Amino acid sequence: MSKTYSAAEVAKHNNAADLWIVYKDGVYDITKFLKEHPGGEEVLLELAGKDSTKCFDDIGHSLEAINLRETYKIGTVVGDLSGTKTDDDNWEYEPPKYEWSPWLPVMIAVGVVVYASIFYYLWYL
Ligand code: HEM
Repeated sequence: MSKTYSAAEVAKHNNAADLWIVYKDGVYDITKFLKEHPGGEEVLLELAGKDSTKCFDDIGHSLEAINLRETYKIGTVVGDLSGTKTDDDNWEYEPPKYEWSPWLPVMIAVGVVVYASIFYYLWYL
């Protein structure tokens, strides 16, 4: 028989070193998977110790991802789940932001100088 946990017990495992999530009534210990998650660590850390059902389904995870998830199942959650629920209406997937490197102007300047030097040597020598 699979092990059962209360929502309060699940909620204690809420950090990168010890990370459980709930999906439907299943409890998943994904501590080891955190760094490997193709969707990044941040989304999982935000849901640590909480219900991830809506987020997981909204992404449209592949069958492979669903099967992988099941390999991390450690039991089921029983009793009052309200402590694990996330505020679904406020949840939104934000793609990672890409910022310009502060070195970009320097790299452009170096590129221009190199290009100008090559042009100068080919033309005048
Ligand atoms: C045990 C739990 C989970 C497993 C095993 C898992 C696994 C995976 C895998 C294998 C992928 C690659 C794409 C695919 O095959 O569908 C993926 C992508 C992703 N996952 Fe998860 N995931 C889990 C939970 C979650 C949760 C709770 C969220 C909540 C937001 C999430 C958000 C994402 C995102 C944003 C991507 C990237 C999608 C993209 O770039 O198109 N994952 N996940």
